[in-house]
Amino acid sequence: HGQLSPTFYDTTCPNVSNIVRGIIEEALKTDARIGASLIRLHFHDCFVNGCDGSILLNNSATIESEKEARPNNNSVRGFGVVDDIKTALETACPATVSCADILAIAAEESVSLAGGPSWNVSLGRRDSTTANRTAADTFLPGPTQPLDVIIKMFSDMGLDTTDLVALSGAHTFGRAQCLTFIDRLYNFSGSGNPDPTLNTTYLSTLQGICPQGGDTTVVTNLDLTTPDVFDNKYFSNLQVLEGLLNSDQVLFSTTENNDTVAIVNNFTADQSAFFASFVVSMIKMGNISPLTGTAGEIRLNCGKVNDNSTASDGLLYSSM
Ligand code: HEM
Ligand SMILES: [Ca+2]
Repeated sequence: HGQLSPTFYDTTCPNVSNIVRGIIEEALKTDARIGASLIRLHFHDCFVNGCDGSILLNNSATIESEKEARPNNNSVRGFGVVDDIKTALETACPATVSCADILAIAAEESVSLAGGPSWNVSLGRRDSTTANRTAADTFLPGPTQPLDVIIKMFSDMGLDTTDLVALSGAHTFGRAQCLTFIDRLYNFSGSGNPDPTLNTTYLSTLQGICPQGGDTTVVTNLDLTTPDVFDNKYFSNLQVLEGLLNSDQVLFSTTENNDTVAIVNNFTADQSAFFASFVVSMIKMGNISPLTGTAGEIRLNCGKVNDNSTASDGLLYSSM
C-alpha cells in the first residue's frame, strides 16, 4: 500500500508543476473562472471512490460516466484544459503523470494563481479503470442539503468540521447557476418567502439576475466581493448574510452548530489562518483512497481507459 509524496515526479517529470501552471495561465486569459472549475473537478473526483481521475472518464461500453451524475451534469467544466495539460505532459514525460495527479496539481496552481496559498502537492496517484455514477449521485453534497447532512458526508470522507469550513472557502472564486440557489430568493423551504438569512440588498441584486420564470442556467459570482481572487472574503460575506448558496450561509447562520460559526469568525479575522487550514484540508482531501503502486494505470487520454490490446499502452511506454 503506497504513500503519496511531493517528490514523486522529481526524477521522472521534474517540470510537471510548471507545465500545468503554464497551461492554466494561458487558459485564464480567456476564462477567468477556469481555476475555480479545475479545483472543483479535484473535489468531485476525490469524493467519488477516491482521487483516481474517475470523473474524467467519458461514457463507453464499460463506463457510465460520472459527468452525467446530477451534481456534475451541465455543471462541472474544465475538461478541455485538463486534456491540454495531459497533451503537454505526454510530450514532456510520456505515460508518467496520472490524470488524478493532474487534477491535484491543477487545484493547487489555480489557487496560487488566484492569490491564494501555494503548497507541496502530494503525488503518485494512479488512474482508475472504472467510474461510478451512482457514487457520484450519493456522495457529492448538494447546496440545499442541511448542515448536519453535509457534516456527515465530509466526516464519511475523513474530513472534520474545520476541513468542511476551510474547503467551503473555495467558494471564494467561481460561479454558480441560478438553479442552485433560486429557492432562497422566492420560496425558501416552501415558505413562499425569501430566505430570512439573505441580506435584503443582496436579495434584490440576485432577484434581478435570476427572475422568476427566467433562465436558471445564468451564472453569478459565488463571492460577490472579490469574485476571482482567492482570499477570505467568502467568510466575511457570510457574516453580513451575503453567502450565495444555502450550504454556504448555514456555516454562519446555523443555530445548531456553533463550531462552524467560530471557525468562520476565525477565518474572517485572520486570512493566514484560513490559508493554513485550507492547505492542510486540501492535502487531506487529496489523500482520499488514492490508487498507488501498480493499482490502476497511468491513462494516456484522461477521457478513456487505456487500450491494452495495442502497443501504445502505459505499461510498454513506462518500460522504455
Ligand atoms: C460543502 C459542500 C459543497 C456544496 C454543497 C457545493 C456546491 C456547489 C454548487 C451548487 C456550485 C455551483 C454549481 C453550478 O452552478 O453549476 C459549486 C461551485 C463551486 N464549488 Fe462547491 N460545493 C461544496 C464544496 C466545495 C468544495 C469542498 C470545493 C473545493 C475545495 C468547492 C469548489 C467549488 C468551486 C471552485 C465552484 C465554482 C466552479 C466554477 O466556477 O466552475 N466546493 N459548488
Ligand atoms: Ca474571493
